[in-house]
Amino acid sequence: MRVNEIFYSLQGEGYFTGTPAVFVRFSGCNLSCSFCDTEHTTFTEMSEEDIVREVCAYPAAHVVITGGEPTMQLTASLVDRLHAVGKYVQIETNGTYPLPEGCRVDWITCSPKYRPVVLMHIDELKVVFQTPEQDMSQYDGMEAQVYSLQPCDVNDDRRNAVILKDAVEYCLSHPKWRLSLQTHKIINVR
Ligand SMILES: C[S@@+](CC[C@H](N)C(=O)[O-])C[C@H]1O[C@@H](n2cnc3c(N)ncnc32)[C@H](O)[C@@H]1O
Ligand SMILES: Nc1nc2[nH]cc(C(=O)O)c2c(=O)[nH]1
Ligand code: SF4
Ligand SMILES: [Mg+2]
Repeated sequence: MRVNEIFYSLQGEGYFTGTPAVFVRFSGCNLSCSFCDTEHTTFTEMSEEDIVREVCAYPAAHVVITGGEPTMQLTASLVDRLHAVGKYVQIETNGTYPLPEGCRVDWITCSPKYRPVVLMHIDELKVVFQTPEQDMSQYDGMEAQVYSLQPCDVNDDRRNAVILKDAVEYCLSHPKWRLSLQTHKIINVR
């Protein structure tokens, strides 16, 4: 498997914000979002056993599989191996690929982009909020337990402040949505 990085931090985003977690970032993506905040092209080849061994070097039970787009490489057997050592597996995905047959991820966070979502079931819908003009009605038919609105980080403090204010206003007037801050950037951890 092509692994960009494995690191230990706090889940910075969404429903599990603040939870200590081991991040497995797979390399490569089928999309190239203009705002993407992640370098995911470099990689080390690792076996499933290598990945589980490195994950187990950290004390947390929570594992976040991300990327890049992790569904391009994820296997049911990697998830089974993580479960076998007692881990809880969350995935961060753009939703454009199905999960592999028989893959029993514990929590699916889907952050749709400019391509249709093909997943039949998700736990959390995490929308990147850029402007009040964006079409939010496209998510009306998507069922989830949690609806998270995440202000887009555009690396311009004044613009970020406007996006944040607009996102807060959107949540207040559409209370199905809750604000998801990228808290790792605020507290300066990975
Ligand atoms: C780097 S992506 C990797 C997983 C997957 N490819 C996806 O897009 O969901 C991880 C999360 O970061 C979010 N994200 C990426 N760039 C962002 C930015 N500039 N501001 C806010 N969220 C961002 C994505 O929407 C996604 O929820
Ligand atoms: N701390 C921290 N939390 C995160 N939650 C999702 C992330 C991601 O890049 O998928 C991420 C990340 O890169 N760092
Ligand atoms: S889908 Fe995710 S990883 Fe891929 S470019 Fe977009 S934000 Fe980045
Ligand atoms: Mg990130």
